[in-house]
Amino acid sequence: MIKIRGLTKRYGDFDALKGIDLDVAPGEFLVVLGPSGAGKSTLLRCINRLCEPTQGDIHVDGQRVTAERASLRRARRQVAMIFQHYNVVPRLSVLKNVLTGRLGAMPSVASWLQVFPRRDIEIARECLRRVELEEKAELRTDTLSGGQKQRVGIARALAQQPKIILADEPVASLDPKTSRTVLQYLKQASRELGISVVCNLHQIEYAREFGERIVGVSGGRIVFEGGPDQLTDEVLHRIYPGLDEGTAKAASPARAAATPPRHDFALEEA
Ligand SMILES: Nc1ncnc2c1ncn2[C@@H]1O[C@H](COP(=O)(O)OP(=O)(O)OP(=O)(O)O)[C@@H](O)[C@H]1O
Repeated sequence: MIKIRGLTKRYGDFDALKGIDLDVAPGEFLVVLGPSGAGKSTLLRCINRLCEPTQGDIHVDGQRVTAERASLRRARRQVAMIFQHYNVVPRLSVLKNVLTGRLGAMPSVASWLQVFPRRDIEIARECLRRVELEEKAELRTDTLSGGQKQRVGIARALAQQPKIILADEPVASLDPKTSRTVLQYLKQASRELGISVVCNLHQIEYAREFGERIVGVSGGRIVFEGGPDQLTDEVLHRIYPGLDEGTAKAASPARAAATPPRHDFALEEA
């Protein structure tokens, strides 16, 4: 579904991404794990060209994504995004926020006038049902909690009927219980609808719990690729250079449940 080859992103003389090769399968839930500044957001933003790669090729659903208008339009229809700070419009209703996910599929006149065809409203309501917020459809979005706003963010992404969802630290602003609920909604939708998800996370525990495959990024390179059960102490040290022994042990599978975290990027506070 996504094929990335030799992706490099340079800011001035700083290489944020250094030759990334990565494949994402249809329907796969891939977690990208790594410390702050590793290049996770840059990687996601290069996939839908919010950020222009310096070098390398990205294919989405078999088509090369380029800066050319038609290519960008096609890619952006297929790729939806979920943001850390939700990016909802506070004064709009929940339903209207979800309907903005339909704008790319609508004729321009209808989208300028914000006149939504009945079919689009049905799609938006169905997406709200998936995140169990249908009864909040008519409320202003600023009356919702953080977790509910992120569920609106998920519904809006689903309303786009994408093949891929890129989620950039979607639970970084939420408490642990809400984070798990939000990730469960996202994973369930991915599974039921066959949508590939690339989800940037800071928390090792969530990566292990939700990732079907995990990619560890450090210093702009992929330093690990494997299943959640392969996330050993040695691998954690590779992803988080300088990680202290106690935290690595706390995050290792056998001890994760029993040992409290010491870094916010390592484990949630229970
Ligand atoms: N527009 C920019 N101009 C210059 N440097 C940038 C720009 N955007 C990102 N960077 C740098 O590129 C590197 C990677 O940033 P990126 O945001 O991708 O990291 P990240 O892994 O997502 O970090 P975090 O988890 O803190 O969001 C960082 O060193 C960052 O300072």
